Amino acid sequence: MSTPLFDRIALIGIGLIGSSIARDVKELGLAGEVVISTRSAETLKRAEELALGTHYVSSAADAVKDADLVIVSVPVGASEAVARQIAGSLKAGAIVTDVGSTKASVIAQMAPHMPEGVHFIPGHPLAGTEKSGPDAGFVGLFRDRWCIFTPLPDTDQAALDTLKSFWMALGSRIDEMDPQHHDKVLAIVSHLPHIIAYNIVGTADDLETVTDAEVIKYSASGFRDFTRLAASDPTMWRDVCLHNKDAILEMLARFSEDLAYLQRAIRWGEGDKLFELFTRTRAIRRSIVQAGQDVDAPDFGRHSLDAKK
Ligand SMILES: NC(=O)C1=CN([C@@H]2O[C@H](COP(=O)(O)OP(=O)(O)OC[C@H]3O[C@@H](n4cnc5c(N)ncnc54)[C@H](O)[C@@H]3O)[C@@H](O)[C@H]2O)C=CC1
Ligand SMILES: O=C(O)C(=O)Cc1ccc(O)cc1
Repeated sequence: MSTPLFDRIALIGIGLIGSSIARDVKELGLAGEVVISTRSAETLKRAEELALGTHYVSSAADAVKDADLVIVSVPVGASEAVARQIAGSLKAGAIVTDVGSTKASVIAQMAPHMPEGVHFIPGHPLAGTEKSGPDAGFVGLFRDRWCIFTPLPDTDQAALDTLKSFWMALGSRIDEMDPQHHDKVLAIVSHLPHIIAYNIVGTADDLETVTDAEVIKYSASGFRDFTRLAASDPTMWRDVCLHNKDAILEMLARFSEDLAYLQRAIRWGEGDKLFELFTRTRAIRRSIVQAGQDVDAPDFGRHSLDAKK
C-alpha cells in the first residue's frame, strides 16, 4: 500500500483502460476516494459489482466535483461531449487527463472547454488488449509500458510532475512528445497494424474460393495474430481512424507504395529484393526483443505475471 497521492480521483469511462486504472489505484491505495461515472447505467452497475471504486454516479459533472484528478477513458470521439459535461464542475487546481489513442484531436476537443485554474494534461498509456468493457481490465496492465504525455505549451510543471508520479506508481515508463509527432508515431506503430488486421481478416472473409470454415480450421499463427487485433473494439477503432485521419492516410500511402514494390518484386521473380527486405525487418524484430519489449500475447502474459504474485 502506498500513501494516497490524491484525496479523490474521478474516472469517467470504466472500460478496459478505466477499470485497469481503478484496479491499480485500489490495489496500491493511491486515492482516498474513487468516483466512477460512465455513459451506460448497465456498465456503471457492473463497475459497482466489481467494486472498482468507492462511489458510482450517473452524471459526469457530479463525479468530478471535488476531484483532484480526473481521468477520461472514453472513445476519442466522445472527448468533447465529456469535456462539455464536466467543465462547469471541475475544482480549481484539479488535474484533468485522458488516455486516448490520438492526441491532437483530443486536445482540440477538450482544451477549449477547460476552465482557468484547471490543469489539462493529455496522456496515452501504450498498453492494452483487444478486449473492452469493465470486466476486461486487470491489475498491472500498465507495468513496464510507456505512458506518453503531450503537454500544452502553458502546462504547469508541478501538475505534470504529479501526474507523472501517478503513472510511475502504476509502473509505467514516462515520455513526452509533441501531439502531432505522437499521432504520426502511433499511426505507424499502432493504428496501421490494426487497420491492416481489420483488412486482411475482412479479405479472408470475402474470399469466394476459400470458405470461412477453412480459414478457421487452417489459420496459421500469423493469421491468428491478425484476428486478435481485428477483434478490437469497433467504436474505439472507428474513432481512432476518424480522429487521426491525416497521419493515418499519410502512413497508408507510404504503406501502399511499399506494398506495390513488394508486389512487383514477386511478379518479376526478384528474389534479391524480397530477401533484402525480409532481412532488414528481421533485424527490427530482434532489436525489439533485445530491448525487452517482446509483448507477444500481452493479455495472457500479464495475467500469468499476476497469477505468480
Ligand atoms: N483498448 C486499448 O487497448 C487502449 C485504449 N486506449 C484508449 O482508451 C480509451 C478507452 O478505451 P477502452 O477502455 O479500451 O474502451 P472500452 O470500450 O473498454 O471503454 C470505454 C468506456 O467509455 C464509456 N463511454 C463511451 N462513451 C462515453 C461518453 N460519451 N461519456 C461517458 N462514458 C462514455 C463506455 O461506457 C465505457 O465505459 C480510448 O480513447 C482508447 O483510444 C488507450 C490505450 C490502449
Ligand atoms: O492489443 C494490442 O496489441 C494493442 O496494440 C493495444 C493498444 C491499442 C491502442 C492503443 O492506443 C494502445 C495499445
